[in-house]
Amino acid sequence: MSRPGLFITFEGIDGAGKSSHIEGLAEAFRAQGRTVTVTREPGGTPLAEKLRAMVLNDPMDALTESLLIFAARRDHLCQVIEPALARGDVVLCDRFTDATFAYQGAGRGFDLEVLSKLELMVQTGLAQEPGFMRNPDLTVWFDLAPEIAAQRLAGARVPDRFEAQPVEFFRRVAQGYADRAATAPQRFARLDAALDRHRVWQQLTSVFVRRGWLAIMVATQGGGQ
Ligand SMILES: Nc1ncnc2c1ncn2[C@@H]1O[C@H](COP(=O)(O)OP(=O)(O)O)[C@@H](O)[C@H]1O
Ligand SMILES: Cc1cn([C@H]2C[C@H](O)[C@@H](COP(=O)(O)OP(=O)(O)O)O2)c(=O)[nH]c1=O
Repeated sequence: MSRPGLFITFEGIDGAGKSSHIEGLAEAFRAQGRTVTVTREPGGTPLAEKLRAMVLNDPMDALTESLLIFAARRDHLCQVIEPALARGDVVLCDRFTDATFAYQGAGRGFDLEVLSKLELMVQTGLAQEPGFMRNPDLTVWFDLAPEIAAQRLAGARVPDRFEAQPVEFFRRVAQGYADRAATAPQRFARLDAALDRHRVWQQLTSVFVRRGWLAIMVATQGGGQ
């Protein structure tokens, strides 16, 4: 019996804890017989990974940055996301367009109307039905105060161009996510990412159980701090 694909994205400010849970969720889906594609943005294809390296390392103006991110997204949609969804995979994608609205839009102050136009252009013309716009079926939003995220990241890894931004930048990004969630409340599931890893995992799995996408509460993940 073939099942429809599921497109799930993970969002939040840097250090909110997304990466700590995506692979665990992939395992939970695999344990229930689903084929899972785990991917990320910017990136997910050889071309998009080259664009990612530029975006994360080279200073550039906000329009250039947005164009590169959306170019990477188009390649990723065409090469990876759409084929995986057509096969019936569960696609778990670490960040997608909400990040562009939060980082380039709210964080850098770039024009949201231009971003909306790029979003429409890049996310249509992919599937069979004319006018269909690809959007996530669900976006898990790891909501965390920027001060806590900064503490978690301090010393944890070498910061990229965004992670090196001051806490004030992340306050704007966090507000950008909140604004975006308010425009599509049925698509967003907000997690309280300030809780310990085990409780975040419990919140995460219960979102999927409630939707009938995972059959049972899956055993604990992560554990320590
Ligand atoms: N619930 C949590 N409580 C405390 N620390 C956490 C928690 N989740 C993740 N961390 C730690 O915080 C840092 C950032 O987590 P990570 O999953 O890489 O975040 P993101 O992918 O959202 O940037 C890592 O050092 C990780 O071990
Ligand atoms: C997808 C996307 C990411 N970004 C930024 C957010 C992150 O700082 C960075 C990379 O995201 P991420 O892969 O989450 O970084 P890491 O794995 O190191 O936590 O790119 C944007 O600015 N706009 C976007 O549209």
